[in-house]
Amino acid sequence: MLDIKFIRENSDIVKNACKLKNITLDIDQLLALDKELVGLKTEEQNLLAQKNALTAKIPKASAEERPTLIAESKALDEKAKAIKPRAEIVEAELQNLLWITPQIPSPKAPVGKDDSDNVEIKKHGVLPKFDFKPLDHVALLEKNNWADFERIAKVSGSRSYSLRNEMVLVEMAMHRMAMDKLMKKGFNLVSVPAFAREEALYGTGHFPAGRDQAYFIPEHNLYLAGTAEVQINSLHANEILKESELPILYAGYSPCFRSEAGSYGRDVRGLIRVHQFMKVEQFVICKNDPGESEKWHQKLLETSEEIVQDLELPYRIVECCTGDMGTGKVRMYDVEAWVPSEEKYRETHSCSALHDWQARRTQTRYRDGENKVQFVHTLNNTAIATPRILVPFLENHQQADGSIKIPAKLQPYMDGRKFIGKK
Ligand SMILES: Nc1ncnc2c1ncn2[C@@H]1O[C@H](COS(=O)(=O)NC(=O)[C@@H](N)CO)[C@@H](O)[C@H]1O
Repeated sequence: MLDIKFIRENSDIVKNACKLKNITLDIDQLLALDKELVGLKTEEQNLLAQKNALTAKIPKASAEERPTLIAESKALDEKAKAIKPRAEIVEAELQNLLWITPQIPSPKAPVGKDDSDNVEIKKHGVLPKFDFKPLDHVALLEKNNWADFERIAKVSGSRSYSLRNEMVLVEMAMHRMAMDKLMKKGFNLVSVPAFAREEALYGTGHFPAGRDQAYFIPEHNLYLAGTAEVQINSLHANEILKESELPILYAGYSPCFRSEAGSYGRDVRGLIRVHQFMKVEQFVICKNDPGESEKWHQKLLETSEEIVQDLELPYRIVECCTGDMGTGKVRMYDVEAWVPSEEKYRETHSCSALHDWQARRTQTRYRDGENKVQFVHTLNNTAIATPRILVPFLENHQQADGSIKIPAKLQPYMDGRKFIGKK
């Protein structure tokens, strides 16, 4: 969310942000609602002031003046009350537009319409050369009895999977490796429930636009969050922190649920795009300072690079263009790992800086050195998300016999195993 004063004073900048992010939003209509609401509230306050001035006279008034004063102040009170219904409607309409008003993208972000306009800024690692016919990840899973799709689909529906045997151990090993790394970097490890209230989904900006991505449990009025970013971003909602408490670093661990509405037919085979997955999430709450946000944005990205390098996966980093980064972002990078069977890089990590756009939605603030209350800045990035990353992992590390070579940094988390699978 943006500060309404900022929108009033910079409507052209906000209109341009809508254009850059392909967001259909009539800023003139938003400002007209704002103007009407200010007018209604001012009128209400004037009427109440007049009423209070009259009622203040009643105790000293004579017996014959008193009835008139009481009648007039009552009339003023009625007129003030009559403004409320219209004011509430206007306020609700204004709030609905504020929820979808985009954060201003960084001038350093590439301008573009969708992910095809994202800009590759770095490549790392040597693409694998196989002296045998390589298999794709589904074939490798089936050859080693490391996953089931058919049976579990009968139980759990589409886009479901069941990891088996060593693949379950690999998934847990990756999470533990990521958690150890983040704890060493001073992140507080938090496991969070998948359940989240509607406010928390508004808090990150997943609602209102992405409501169809979330599973809803009506009788409990709870949603299943698609990322621990949702739960963590609202941990300090409505609080005023001390500057000395910042930055707050969280490594969130949770199951993630996504309906993938709108992805019909995409990545329907295997582990790339499923309804439930596990993720270790990096989340930073820092002071309201662009330089501080920039510093943490780079740190979060570096950490995800370290993890992908520890897994010895060739990868690239792209900077997301304005049309791909999403409503709340100032700047965003994706880490994409090489998938040999597709001969292309696929997103495994997504690293975002949002400045105070989320903090205004959750009212997460802090008192700065000059005793001024400010909104915090928030940032988030994936540390590891499985099962998607198992796809490049299996395909890049496969051996001719269908076994998988375990990268050195992961071996300690796999009881020292150097290989798993067919021998
Ligand atoms: N439907 C899905 N199935 C499997 N993995 C997914 C799915 N959706 C997202 N992911 C994984 O989760 C990562 C983060 O998802 S994200 O929506 O891009 N970004 C976030 O959730 C942020 N909170 C940063 O983690 C993705 O890069 C991808 O690796």
